[in-house]
Amino acid sequence: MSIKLGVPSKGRLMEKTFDWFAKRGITLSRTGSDREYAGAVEGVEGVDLVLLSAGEIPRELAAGRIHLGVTGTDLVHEKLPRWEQQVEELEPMGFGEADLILAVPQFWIDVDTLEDLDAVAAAFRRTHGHRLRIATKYHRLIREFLADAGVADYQLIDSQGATEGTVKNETAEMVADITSTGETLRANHLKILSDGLVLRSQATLWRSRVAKCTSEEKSALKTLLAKIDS
Ligand SMILES: Nc1ncnc2c1ncn2[C@@H]1O[C@H](COP(=O)(O)OP(=O)(O)OP(=O)(O)O)[C@@H](O)[C@H]1O
Ligand SMILES: O=P(O)(O)OC[C@H]1O[C@H](OP(=O)(O)OP(=O)(O)O)[C@H](O)[C@@H]1O
Repeated sequence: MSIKLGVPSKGRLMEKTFDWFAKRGITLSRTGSDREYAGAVEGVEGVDLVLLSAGEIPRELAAGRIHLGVTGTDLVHEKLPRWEQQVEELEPMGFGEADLILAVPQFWIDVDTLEDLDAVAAAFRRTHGHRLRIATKYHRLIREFLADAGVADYQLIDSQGATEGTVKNETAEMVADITSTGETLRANHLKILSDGLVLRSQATLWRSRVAKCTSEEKSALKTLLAKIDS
């Protein structure tokens, strides 16, 4: 049997993950047709490549179905309760850097901080008869952050993509999403609350704390990690 290394199967993280491993003498590649999710590892024995959605890698690590995985800090913190008990952070990889933030419409000129938001949220509920809606896919992280900040009069609206568009579409009053260059926020007339940074994220190599290893697999894992460290 082999060690299973889970990496994002597409998108912005896949190529950079391949480059990161290549710099460390390990060649990861997709094999088969463009559409086939099969991969190969060269440069170290006894390691299988598993191509997965970035969002599913935390769950696969926590279930012990993969030994190592590459995905963003945001996705691990969001998807795994008490993540430290389930996975170990091995190496921040220096790409996929993005901030999870809270943003409100630019025309809310009196709202710059969480304290302002708290006041507006209470007034919003009185005026509209329902709670202010925040569109996000980061439900756990946003609930925790707002509870710590003492903001309670809101509801989360699930948005799995194009989140910044929900304000214009009037399905939410504000958003909690990842930003990198800030272009998407600007284009959608949104501004970040001055104390609205929830989490700084980047692509990271994680090790499962629960995946079982035979002695052969343990030695493959050791060789792989030594190669990465050198
Ligand atoms: N604009 C961005 N710049 C840099 N990193 C980003 C950006 N947007 C998202 N990311 C990061 O990329 C990772 C994957 O993002 P996302 O959840 O959008 O998955 P995806 O690329 O759509 O793939 P999948 O839908 O298959 O999971 C996350 O860790 C996220 O923080
Ligand atoms: O700050 P920026 O550089 O503009 O990047 C931020 C955007 O990137 C991500 O979206 P993605 O491209 O993954 O599309 P999605 O909204 O459909 O998930 C994120 O959800 C933001 O919308």
